[in-house]
Amino acid sequence: MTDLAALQARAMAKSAPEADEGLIVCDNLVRVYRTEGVEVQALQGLDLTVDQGELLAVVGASGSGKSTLLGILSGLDLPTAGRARVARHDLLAMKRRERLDYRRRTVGFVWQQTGRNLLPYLTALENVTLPMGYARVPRAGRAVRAMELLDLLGVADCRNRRPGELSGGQQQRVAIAVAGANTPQVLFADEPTGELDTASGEEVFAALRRTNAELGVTVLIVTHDPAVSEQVRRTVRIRDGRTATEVLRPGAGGAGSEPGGAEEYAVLDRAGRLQLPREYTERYGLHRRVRLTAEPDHVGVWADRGAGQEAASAADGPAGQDGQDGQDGDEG
Ligand SMILES: Nc1ncnc2c1ncn2[C@@H]1O[C@H](COP(=O)(O)OP(=O)(O)OP(=O)(O)O)[C@@H](O)[C@H]1O
Repeated sequence: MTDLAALQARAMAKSAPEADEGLIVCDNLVRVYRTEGVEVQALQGLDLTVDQGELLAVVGASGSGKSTLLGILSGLDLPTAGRARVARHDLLAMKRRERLDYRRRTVGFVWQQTGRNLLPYLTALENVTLPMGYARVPRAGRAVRAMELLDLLGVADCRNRRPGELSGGQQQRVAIAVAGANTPQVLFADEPTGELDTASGEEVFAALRRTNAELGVTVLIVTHDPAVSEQVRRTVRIRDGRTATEVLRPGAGGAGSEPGGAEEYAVLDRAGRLQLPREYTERYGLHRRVRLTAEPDHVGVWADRGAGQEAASAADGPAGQDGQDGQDGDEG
């Protein structure tokens, strides 16, 4: 094999999907908006992997890129660069027809504004059966499936009412039924409890949980609501258009379960890059480069000696002693 062929083969092997790749994979995702000559980098190399069957929350300050990510994953928007795959669909390469099909069958969405989810002149039942028509579900089975969904989500009694005759929480639960009508693989929810009081928010979150647990739908919720983000097993925090940290709560998950033992993790991308939280880099004076030490069971991350001494004298803290400002990574 020539050198060039060997390089190409290596590049192909690198870009080929791995066997154990998740249901959602974002690799170095970039989205730049250009308006009137001004560029905004909404996503700046975001990495995210979500496994089939997960229920996770995505959090982050306003403007961090959450809605941009959701727009891309739901097939409404196109990234500028990077890689995004959902259920084997390459979101950058999809043609118009595949994109339409993807949006009708593979994914479902629930938006914050209740009015955006439901058609006001249709009843709850009609709203749920409507998308089944787009996906050519046989007419005979539509109403039965819709009733099953409304029943599962606790709004069967609302079937003959129009959205204007429902509370905000009931509207959102009907919206989840609409999103689940064509048995999608993933359901995206953007601030689904944002406009609701605490009790209604809890009911809507319980409905999303049920959709995940009983229908096996992978659920990704963008939220500012701690009642949601602190009750799921995995919360991904986005900062400045990148995945910053993840919090895992092994104890959380089932209805009524106690979330316990929350642990914060840094995200390691597919190229092995690690982004340290800003509070660590500031606390230990980590700038420009760090020294790594391979320990038997972890990797040590140390400030560069020269830079460390400057930081140590500036910080005058215990971590700066002997220029050995350090922090231990938790990679094994
Ligand atoms: N259509 C657009 N044109 C130009 N800039 C945009 C557009 N949409 C979003 N942005 C910018 O991209 C950045 C990320 O916005 P995005 O809406 O994704 O953030 P967010 O985390 O969802 O915020 P919020 O929590 O307030 O909804 C922001 O700086 C925003 O101003």
